[in-house]
Amino acid sequence: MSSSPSPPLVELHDVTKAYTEGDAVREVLTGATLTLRRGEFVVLLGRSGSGKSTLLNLISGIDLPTRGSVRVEGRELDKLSERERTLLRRERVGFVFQAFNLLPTLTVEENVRLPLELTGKSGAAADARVRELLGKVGLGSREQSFPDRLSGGEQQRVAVARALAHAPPLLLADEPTGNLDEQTGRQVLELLEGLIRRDNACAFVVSHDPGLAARADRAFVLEAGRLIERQVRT
Ligand SMILES: Nc1ncnc2c1ncn2[C@@H]1O[C@H](COP(=O)(O)OP(=O)(O)OP(=O)(O)O)[C@@H](O)[C@H]1O
Repeated sequence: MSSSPSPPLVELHDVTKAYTEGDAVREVLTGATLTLRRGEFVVLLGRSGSGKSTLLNLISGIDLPTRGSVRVEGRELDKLSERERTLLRRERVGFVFQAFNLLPTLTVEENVRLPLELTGKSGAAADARVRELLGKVGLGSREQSFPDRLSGGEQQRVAVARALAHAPPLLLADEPTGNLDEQTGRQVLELLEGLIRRDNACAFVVSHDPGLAARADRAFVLEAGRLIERQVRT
């Protein structure tokens, strides 16, 4: 018996997102089409206000499109209940934000463990995963520290470990190096890239840095509401 090929990780088809303010309707995204597959490191560029966060919110099901369809692993988000979308996001997506967003009252180790707890994973395998990831991001000796004792780069490395703790196939990062100096930012991105490649996951990374596109498998830019693919390698 032959099994059918698995669907792409993410498929956006002709997606438009409009916001209404008073009488005015403004289209932030127009006809966006995009396919993401496991194993890819994909960068999204665009000026401030071009709709990058809006696109991430649509991919993760935090928001729904005005027109068009968004599918994650073949499931159309519009057809799911809010509860189903929350569960899908929790289990299949990891997030890294510009502002780190670590929980200040939890230790480094507890922060990284959180996505495992939220998806019902505990015991020796969960312990090993947390330890392994903290080792990989170079913070094995800081397990019991609280986030405010860490540098910005260290906090972002914890955030990367946390985002990947439950081994999500999709990692969404919204300007993950925006608060870091250039060298630290590059280290965090290299780490992130190495980890997603090892897990055969996909990273979709929002950035203001056109230099990052050169490292990516594919790059897109948002311009005047249009999502345009850019050539990254000759
Ligand atoms: N809930 C909302 N209601 C109305 N307008 C919105 C809403 N969310 C976003 N916008 C508008 O949509 C446009 C795109 O916003 P978005 O946050 O997606 O841009 P961005 O590219 O992520 O910007 P930045 O790089 O500054 O974070 C902006 O003009 C913003 O004001």
